[in-house]
Amino acid sequence: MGSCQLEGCAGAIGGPGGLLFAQLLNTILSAQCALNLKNEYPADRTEELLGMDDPSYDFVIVGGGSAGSVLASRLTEVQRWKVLLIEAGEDPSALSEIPGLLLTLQGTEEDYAYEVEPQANACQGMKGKRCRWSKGKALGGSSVINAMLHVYGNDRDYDNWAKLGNTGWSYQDVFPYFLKSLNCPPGLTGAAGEHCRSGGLLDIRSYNYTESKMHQIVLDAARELGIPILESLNAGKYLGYGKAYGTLDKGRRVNVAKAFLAPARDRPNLRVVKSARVVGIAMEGDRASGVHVTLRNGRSILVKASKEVIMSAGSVATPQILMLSGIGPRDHLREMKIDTIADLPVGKNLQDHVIWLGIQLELTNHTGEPFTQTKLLDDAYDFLVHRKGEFVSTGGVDLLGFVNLRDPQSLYPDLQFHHAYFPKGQVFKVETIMRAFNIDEGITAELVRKTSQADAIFVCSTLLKPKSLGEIKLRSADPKDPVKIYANYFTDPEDEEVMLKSVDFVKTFLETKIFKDFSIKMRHFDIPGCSDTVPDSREYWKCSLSHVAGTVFHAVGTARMGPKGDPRAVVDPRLKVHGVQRLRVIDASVMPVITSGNTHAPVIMIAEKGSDLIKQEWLSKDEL
Ligand SMILES: Cc1cc2nc3c(=O)[nH]c(=O)nc-3n(C[C@H](O)[C@H](O)[C@H](O)COP(=O)(O)OP(=O)(O)OC[C@H]3O[C@@H](n4cnc5c(N)ncnc54)[C@H](O)[C@@H]3O)c2cc1C
Repeated sequence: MGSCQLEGCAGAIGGPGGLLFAQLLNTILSAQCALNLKNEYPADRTEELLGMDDPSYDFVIVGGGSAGSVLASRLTEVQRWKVLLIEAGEDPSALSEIPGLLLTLQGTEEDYAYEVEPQANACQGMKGKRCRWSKGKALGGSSVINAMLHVYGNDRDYDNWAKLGNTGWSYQDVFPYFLKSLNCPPGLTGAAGEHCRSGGLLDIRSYNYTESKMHQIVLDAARELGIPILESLNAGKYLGYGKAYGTLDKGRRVNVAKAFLAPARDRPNLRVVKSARVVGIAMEGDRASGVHVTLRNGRSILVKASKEVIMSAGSVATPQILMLSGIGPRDHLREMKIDTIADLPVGKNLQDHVIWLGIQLELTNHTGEPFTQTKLLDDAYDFLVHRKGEFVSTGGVDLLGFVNLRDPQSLYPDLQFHHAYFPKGQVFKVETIMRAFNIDEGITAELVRKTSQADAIFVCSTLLKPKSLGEIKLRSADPKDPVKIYANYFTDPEDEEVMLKSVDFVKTFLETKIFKDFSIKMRHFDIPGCSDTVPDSREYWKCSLSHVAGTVFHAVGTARMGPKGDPRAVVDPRLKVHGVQRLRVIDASVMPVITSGNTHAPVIMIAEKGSDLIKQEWLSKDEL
């Protein structure tokens, strides 16, 4: 393009025509610049912090992710409370604004890209035979890189939390906190009934998916099979197929920092430091009195918290910081040469949803326009200038199915299906998803080859209630050392069996009229490590599962909530660390049992409720 402006370019156009084309280029460039929202987020206060002799705040929040952003916003509603939010990342990038490019964010500086410890029966088709766990490193945390799906889970999930002794966490108790954040458009509040509302800080919208007829074909097939089609996946019926809503608006991602911190940016009682890493909690006896922080210039400081330290660094970093500070399993801390302050099962109870990319369908009839490079550029233009088209969507992930294959009588799901559509020739998209899941070169090459032959739908089965538990351990007492993540996928054989059932379930779709009309069939692809198995045999599917199943990025539970006396619990139902004063954990780590759906909405709910718990306690103390 630039070369057209060079002297001597034969095609250079002058006069009004030239002006028009120059204007077009300018429009595209300014549309791209407008994606950058840096000035909308709270400013970085590192310098101010460095200038203070003895920095002290009422509350210090560690981690400005999905939970931390909500907390900082809600706690600074109390004008007399001074709050410091410490975030290891920077403001979200312009790239993160584009829903359709979400999978290109993995492995960038906005992703911690943790490598999970090797495991013999899982992640065998990943580079280095290791699953990679993405986690957002930015103001807004994982909400900056996630797929934006907004799913509550079901009433039984929370009623079960309450049954485990977590008073105040039944569905009835938590439901108002799901609603509190939401700003749904009028049509959606209608469809979802009382399960969505307008007026909150977090925009929830339809994904406005335009790429293919995939949604319609799959939904029609489900209908033919007698599977309920749900208007809303958050509305009281939890088995069926439907389209989810997402945290996006006007064609752009709504990350939690944009939703909750941007409106609070000018509050005089909110201070945010970025590119700052908390390396430990300062303890005075059994009381948390502040945090040790390494700032962007490498300088280490102590920041005091007169009321509370709140850990919101997510399900991997929160247990790491707790253990580095002497709060964790005594044996493990001894091994790491760390003195134990509170002997608690930190890092245990790790739960994740495992997703399987092995079940794929092939469409011999094209369902959309054939894919060309020009279409990709048209899509980019449509997005930049009109904020519409394929880049506004996420390739179909909003099409969800919730089923129970173990117990057909149950009202609750044990599997969730995510879908992704790949038009013939759309190599970029296949390569991107393979990179995002860390799939190795051999499998990627095979799927690229397949993509050049026909359209495809990935029907990605996701295990909702894993029985296998993982664990997070320290690698060393050095905060810079990444933790060891033992995902332990499929260590309970029942998890594998449930996943395998999804093959036969997906095959029932092949018998529907709509699938036959589109000549849809199962697509076999060769997995180098499974070459000694017969296609479509149980051995092949088991092998596929051990190669191309991995995280859907929902790790939770590493600082489990439970009542006093529960040997598995790290925090109590008010989210306070057992046996430690003035320290709470408020993030995905506290879930006692993983929810039956994507975990983002539940984390926001936990932070909304957590803020109220803090307000209830400290506002009454303040009044004394
Ligand atoms: C790629 C991806 C896709 C996903 N897709 C979906 C989806 O579509 N729908 C859904 O419901 N869920 C999804 N999830 C899960 C969901 O986003 C998470 O469950 C949720 O965001 C977790 O929130 P959190 O507050 O616990 O942690 P995070 O949002 O991860 O926040 C933790 C924050 O702490 C900061 N931090 C960490 N260590 C330190 C330190 N030492 N000092 C200071 N700050 C620190 C981090 O930089 C980060 O900002 C996805 C997650 C990922 C990664």
